[in-house]
Amino acid sequence: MNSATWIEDPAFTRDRPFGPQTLPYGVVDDGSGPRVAVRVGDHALPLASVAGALGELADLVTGTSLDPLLAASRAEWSALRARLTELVTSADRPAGAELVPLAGVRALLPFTVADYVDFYSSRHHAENVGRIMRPDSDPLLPNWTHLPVGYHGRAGTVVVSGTDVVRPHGQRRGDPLPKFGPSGRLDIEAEVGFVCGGPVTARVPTSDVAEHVFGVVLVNDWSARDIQGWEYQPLGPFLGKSFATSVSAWVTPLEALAGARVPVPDPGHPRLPYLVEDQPWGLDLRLEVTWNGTVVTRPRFAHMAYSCAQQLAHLTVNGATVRPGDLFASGTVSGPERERLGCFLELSWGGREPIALADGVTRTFLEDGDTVVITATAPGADGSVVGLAEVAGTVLPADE
Ligand SMILES: O=C(O)/C=C/C(=O)CC(=O)CC(=O)O
Ligand SMILES: [Ca+2]
Ligand SMILES: [Mg+2]
Repeated sequence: MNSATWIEDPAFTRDRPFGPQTLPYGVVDDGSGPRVAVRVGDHALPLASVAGALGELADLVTGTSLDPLLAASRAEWSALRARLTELVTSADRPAGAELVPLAGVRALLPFTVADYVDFYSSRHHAENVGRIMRPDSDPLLPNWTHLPVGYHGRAGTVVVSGTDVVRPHGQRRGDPLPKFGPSGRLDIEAEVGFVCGGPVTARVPTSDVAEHVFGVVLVNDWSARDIQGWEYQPLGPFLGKSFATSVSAWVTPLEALAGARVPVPDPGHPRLPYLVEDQPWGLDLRLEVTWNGTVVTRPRFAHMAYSCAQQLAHLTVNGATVRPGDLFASGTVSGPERERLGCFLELSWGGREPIALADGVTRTFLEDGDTVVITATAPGADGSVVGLAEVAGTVLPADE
C-alpha cells in the first residue's frame, strides 16, 4: 500500500495493475476537450493540471494527443516518468492537480497511428492456422523460423477500445461463383501492440529498441475468416482484417515492463546477426480474453518466438524508417495448450468445436451484440503487478 500518497483511490496500490508502478498515458475528455493524462487506479490525472510541476517537460504532455511525447526521446520519456512517479507518490497534492474518475470520461485514441504492421510471431498460432486453413501442406513455411513474418495493415482503421465494430461485408468462397455479403466467420485476435517514437531511423539494431518503442497496448485484430480465406493467397491478409483493429486507450510505457523481460524461446538454429539480442526483450505478459463475460482463454506472451526488438530490427533492416506513431502488433498470442489459444478460429478448431460461454450458451464465431474484452498484467518490481489497459469492442450488425 502507498497510504502516504495524496491520491485516494483504492485501485492505486502496487498490488493493483494501475498503481504507481504502471502510470500509462492516454487522452481523456470529460466534456472540457481532450487532455493528455496518466491513469492512476480508476482515475485520470490530466497533465495540464500539473504542468507547473513538470518544468520544460510540460510541453510534451499539455496538448490533445500523445504525438509530441512520442516524438521526444527516450531520455525525456524517462525523465517525465520519474517526475510523475514523484508527483503521484508524494503526500501532498500538487497545486492545481485534478483527478477525474474514469467512469466520467471518454478515453480517446491517444496518438495518431502512422504506419501499422502486424506480425505472425506465435509458432503455435501459425501452426494451428496452417493446419486449419491449409491441411494438405506443411503448417510452417521454411522462412518462418528465420524471420518474423508480417504484413503492412491499415493505420486509418485502428480504433480505440470501446469503439463498436460493424460486421464487415465481403467476398467469400462459393461454388461455382464467389458469394458476397456480411461475414459469417467474424473472429478476434488477441495481440500485443508496440507504439513507436523517438527519432526517425532505419536499421534499428535490437539493442536500440527502447529508443524507438515508447510503450505497449493490447490489440484486437478483428478478422473475418471467410473473407480472409478466399482473398489471402498469394499476397496475404487484406480486407478480412482492415475494417477495424482495436487498441487499448492507455499506453503502458516500455520502461514499466522492465521486470517482465524474459528471453524468447531458442529457435534451435543460428540467427542472422541482425536478429540476435544482447539482452532479452521477450515479455512475460499474461493475457485474458473475456467473451460476453466468460473468460475463454489466457494466452501467455512469453510463448512468442520473436521479441519486439527482433520485430523492429527486421522491419527496418532494409532501410525502411520507423517514425513516431508507428504501431506494430505481435501477431496472435497463442500457446501450446487449448486454454492459451489467441483466436476463436483456433479455439473452435475452424468452427468445428463449439466454445462454451455462460448459461449453456455456445459459440464458434462472433454473433451480433457479442462483446470481447482483452486484459493483461505483467510482473513488476518488488512483487508489484503492472497492467496493460483493456481493449474492448462490441459487434454491431452489418450495414444494410
Ligand atoms: O496463416 C495465415 O494464412 C494467416 C494467419 C493470420 O490470420 C495471421 C495474422 O493476422 C497474424 C497474426 O495475428 O498472427
Ligand atoms: Ca493479427
Ligand atoms: Mg486489423
